[in-house]
Amino acid sequence: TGSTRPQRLLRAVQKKATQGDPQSVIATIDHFCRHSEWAMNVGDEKGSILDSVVTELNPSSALELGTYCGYSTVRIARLLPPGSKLITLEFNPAYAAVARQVIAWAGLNDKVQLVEGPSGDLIPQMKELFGVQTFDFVFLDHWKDRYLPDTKLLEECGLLRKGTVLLADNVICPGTPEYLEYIRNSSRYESRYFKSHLEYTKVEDGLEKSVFLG
Ligand SMILES: Nc1ncnc2c1ncn2CCOCCNC(=O)c1cc(-c2ccc(F)cc2)cc(O)c1O
Ligand SMILES: [Mg+2]
Repeated sequence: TGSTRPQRLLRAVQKKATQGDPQSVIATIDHFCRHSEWAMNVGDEKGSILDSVVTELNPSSALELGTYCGYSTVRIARLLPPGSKLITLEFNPAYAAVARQVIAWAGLNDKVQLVEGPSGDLIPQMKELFGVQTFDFVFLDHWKDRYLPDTKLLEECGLLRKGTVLLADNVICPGTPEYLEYIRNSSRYESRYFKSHLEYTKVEDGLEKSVFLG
């Protein structure tokens, strides 16, 4: 029973990145994915767009759907102001175990709450379990066919407010056609597409930024 790719990614972080230094954790993962093994992190190119959206918004409460190894969790949490909180949901326990250690290595435990389970079950429990009122920012990066149902669920559970920003990864590759169709044609959202590339490749991909109008 050999190691898994997430475990090898974590070993690279613990070997090469400086503890408590999120930037070195990000750089180590990007180097590993470019030069050793591709992995489905948002990556450096789309990651820079993510950074600019988060920096501009300066969110107090943020939600990430799909943690994987915690790369985008670290990218987001490192930019959050003191006292703010990022809740990240991961379905796969093996991914969650690696992500917890990546987040800890970056020194971001006090800003991040990683919750294991399917987003469809956890979203309706956000208010009662985590004392969340509404989210300022949501990063969608989980199963692509869950983007639309989970967005509708966030609306129905009153977790979005006027001005909440949704940022969706992979709207071209692997693609989220139903989500794009809905969000671009809904009068309740103002959307914009940021053209980029699939992480660590030349394949087209992009991020869709949508502001909830209430
Ligand atoms: N309901 C839930 N609640 C919580 N967590 C959940 C959940 N459901 C799943 N999870 C966690 C697992 O989700 C991972 C989803 N991400 C991807 O699948 C993904 C794939 C590619 C990719 C792969 C191969 C190619 F050739 C080209 C592109 C690139 C990306 O950037 C990706 O993000
Ligand atoms: Mg992705």
